[in-house]
Amino acid sequence: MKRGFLTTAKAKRQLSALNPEYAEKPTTKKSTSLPAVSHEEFLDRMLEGKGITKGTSLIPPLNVAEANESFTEEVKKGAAQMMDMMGYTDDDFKKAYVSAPDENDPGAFVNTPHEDDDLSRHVQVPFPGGWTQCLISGYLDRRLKHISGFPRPIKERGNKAYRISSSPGKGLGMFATRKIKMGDLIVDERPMMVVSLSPAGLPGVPMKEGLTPEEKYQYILNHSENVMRSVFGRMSDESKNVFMDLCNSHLHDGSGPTLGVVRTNGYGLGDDLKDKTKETEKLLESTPDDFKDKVGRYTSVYKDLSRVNHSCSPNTHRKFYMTSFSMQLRAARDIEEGEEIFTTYTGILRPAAERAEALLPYGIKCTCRACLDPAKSDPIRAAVLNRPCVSVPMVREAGARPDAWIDPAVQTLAKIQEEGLEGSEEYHRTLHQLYNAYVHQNDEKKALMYGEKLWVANLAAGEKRYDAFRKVELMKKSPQWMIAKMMGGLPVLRSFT
Ligand SMILES: C[S@@+](CC[C@H](N)C(=O)[O-])C[C@H]1O[C@@H](n2cnc3c(N)ncnc32)[C@H](O)[C@@H]1O
Repeated sequence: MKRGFLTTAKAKRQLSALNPEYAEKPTTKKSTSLPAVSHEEFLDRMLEGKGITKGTSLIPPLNVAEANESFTEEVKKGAAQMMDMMGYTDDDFKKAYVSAPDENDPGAFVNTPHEDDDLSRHVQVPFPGGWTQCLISGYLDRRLKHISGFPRPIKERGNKAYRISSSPGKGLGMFATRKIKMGDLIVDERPMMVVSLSPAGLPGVPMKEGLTPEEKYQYILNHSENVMRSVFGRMSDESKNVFMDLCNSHLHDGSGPTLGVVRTNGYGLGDDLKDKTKETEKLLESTPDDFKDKVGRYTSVYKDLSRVNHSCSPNTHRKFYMTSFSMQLRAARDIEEGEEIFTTYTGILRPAAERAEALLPYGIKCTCRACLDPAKSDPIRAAVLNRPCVSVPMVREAGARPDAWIDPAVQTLAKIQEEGLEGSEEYHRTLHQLYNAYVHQNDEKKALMYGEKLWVANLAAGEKRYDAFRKVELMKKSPQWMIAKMMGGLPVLRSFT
């Protein structure tokens, strides 16, 4: 494949629809999950000026670069004395970082390349009532087989919370049949099909010489259709009917009927399922830059989840779990009975014009509030994306509230809620920032208020949850709380991202 071809604007537009999630990567910020540290380690980090929690940077309390060893020793000694006085132990630190059990932990897997690790292996993942038909690499096949009890049971809901019915102007859609609270599971579903996201990752595209870019594009589409067809052919008759009944917004662009359904309905799978083989490395070398993020990745098609329409202010999060081989959809905020349930097909913090471009291949001309009034919405979304970190001031302004330095984070949260961006990562990150900042402020009430929200927001987004978010006795054993207590109001230059 020639490098220039896939980088044309048209090809980019068309191929990015294989999965919009990977067409755009919103700025990735550091994870805010808390590491387990001992108080020794904690103090060492503090003195080195390194972060205590990922995402919480610690600016040296004084100019540590210039601080001499005796200063370091003095602080350590003082801190140890203070900890003794307060009755803090290593055990307290460990307890402060107890997290909710992770039933989705797939366990460690060391990838040793195998001779027979091909890129395209037909695999059926069986589950009660059917199979997922997959075309995956030998590596991923081994990765899945390595998971104990694979596939682990999905979370069944006795009382179904949704129906699929008509959504004016959007075809079918998913609607809440009762009130759904933020964090609640709406559906946990296994895909009908899992296939490679990368056009170059499709097995052996023997490109003919002398074709025009358009002919090459059509050639790849035909080839992809044949590959998808080979996976489709392995489905039960019932699944074939359900699959072919799904929406197809690629009827007139040269995609075949099977590829069209995959391109319209496929949800990209996360980093867990990314191939890490020698073959993928080789493929990366020959793939144009714009498509490198698709190499080794997969897309998945569902009976019900593929009926969820797009919104630029979605009310859900979706996350694929390798252990159960299923995708969970959870409420990102409270959803009322009868309300439509939305996901997003593109980065919701991008400007309206970019979102419109990404939605074109779906035939979507979005008419949401944000798309209709970008002059108002774009600056809010940009401010959320580039939200500030908050720093403890060295000198407090006369008359200022002690927690005035946290206001920028409170304002970001207000913007997120006003614009309906609870489905973005910035929501739980901002809550984490606020939780950390108020813990540092030794403000028990506000820290717990944000901690409780963070607990639920992390549940919704499938992020790790720590007991210290909602248990005051554990929160008070955290390094942030302790350091603020230790410094007793003295200026400690710390910033929270
Ligand atoms: C994955 S399907 C979603 C379910 C689909 N509505 C159906 O009837 O099966 C994606 C297609 O739904 C339609 N769609 C989704 N979100 C939309 C929106 N916000 N506005 C208009 N059409 C939308 C488009 O036709 C798009 O290609």
